[in-house]
Amino acid sequence: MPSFNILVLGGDHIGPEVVGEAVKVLRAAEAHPAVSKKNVSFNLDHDLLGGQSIDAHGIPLTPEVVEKAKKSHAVLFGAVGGPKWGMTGALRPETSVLDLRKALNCWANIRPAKVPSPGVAKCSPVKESVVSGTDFIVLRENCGGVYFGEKKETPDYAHDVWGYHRWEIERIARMAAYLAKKHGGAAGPSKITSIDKANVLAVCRLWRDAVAKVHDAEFPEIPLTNQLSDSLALIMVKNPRSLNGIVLCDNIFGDLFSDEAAAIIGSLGFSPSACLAGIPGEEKTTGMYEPSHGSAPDLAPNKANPIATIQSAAMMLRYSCDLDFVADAIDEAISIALDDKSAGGLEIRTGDIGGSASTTEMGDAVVSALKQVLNKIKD
Ligand SMILES: NC(=O)c1ccc[n+]([C@@H]2O[C@H](COP(=O)([O-])OP(=O)(O)OC[C@H]3O[C@@H](n4cnc5c(N)ncnc54)[C@H](O)[C@@H]3O)[C@@H](O)[C@H]2O)c1
Ligand SMILES: CC(C)[C@H](C(=O)O)[C@@H](O)C(=O)O
Ligand SMILES: [Mg+2]
Repeated sequence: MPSFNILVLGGDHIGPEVVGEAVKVLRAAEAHPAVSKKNVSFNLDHDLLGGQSIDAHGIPLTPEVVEKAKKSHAVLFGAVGGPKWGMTGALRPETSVLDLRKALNCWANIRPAKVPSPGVAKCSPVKESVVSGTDFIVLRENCGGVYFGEKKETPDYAHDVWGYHRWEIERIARMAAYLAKKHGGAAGPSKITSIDKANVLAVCRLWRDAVAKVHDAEFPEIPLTNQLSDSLALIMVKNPRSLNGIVLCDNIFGDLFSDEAAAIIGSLGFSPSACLAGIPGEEKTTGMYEPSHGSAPDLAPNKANPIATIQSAAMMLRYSCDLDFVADAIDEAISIALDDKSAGGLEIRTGDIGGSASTTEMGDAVVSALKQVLNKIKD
């Protein structure tokens, strides 16, 4: 009987709200006969992270949460941070995210950029004709680079060392190759665009060299191009479709370009992510699944878009639970929930994409569409 232990960490502000909707969708899937007849069950354990953990335990991430996470099949996480705790003091909610990624050795962060339903392409700030058909993945190195380099902080001088070992770059390049093959499907592997600032930074010259060597030796059939980070910022807005495939980034570039990609597809509320410790199928360690967005403390309660977190839960089913058919059903349900009524959709949209639906109404719409989708499954 496939039973999955999932640690649910809502976090702060909109975190628990959006995670609550993802849990609602998981529970609806679990209860549906198409899934329950396969005896799938999710054992959910809830705990605190970030500001909530500071308030309860005095630290943003407790050793107990780390231990629970390591023993789980997956962690479903919302977002942390907010003005109550600040982001410059010694105790910062945000360190919990980095420390948990590191503790789980989740070195690959997969952040897809795709409009989740044809009806919402018009919600993008970019012209619909430019954004339609955009389908790339920002693959972000997640446990190294400037985030984790040696740090010095004094009142008048500070630095964060941006360093990489060749092996750290090689393993993320291999993940890019894995994703390029998956993304391209029967048509053959999609291209990889590797991002650096090799014209200025030594760390980026190593990045470019390590990616090229592992490419030439192990997957020369996959098209690979290098793109400087500044011109990538331009291309992503002007012609995002031209990036379709895998956009391979180090940690800081991946942080920046995943937010830019989210804006282009219409909202941070459409940008899910999976943080993995190995190539899916080859290694089974705890994955961490989280929207790319933050805790959005500027939003009133029940106004956030939960789609990115629901999509992250679908990625969890795909990568940590081998439940691709349920993940596919959730993705289709999201598309139906968002799509125009004239196209057969439910046309439920939150404020970030020009609608007025609440977080819970958006989640309810996905649940209702999911039932329709799962009802169609025979066998
Ligand atoms: N993974 C994380 O926990 C994470 C990620 C990013 C930022 N943060 C933290 O979140 C706090 C706020 O940061 P920020 O404002 O720079 O980034 P943010 O991602 O929280 O918000 C940026 C903008 O996008 C909007 N937004 C974000 N998610 C949304 C959603 N699901 N639905 C609708 N609108 C959404 C917000 O209202 C805001 O206008 C900070 O403390 C930051 O450190 C945490
Ligand atoms: C909160 C912060 C530590 C985090 C990051 O920079 O990785 C966030 O911005 C993200 O993109 O997940
Ligand atoms: Mg970010």
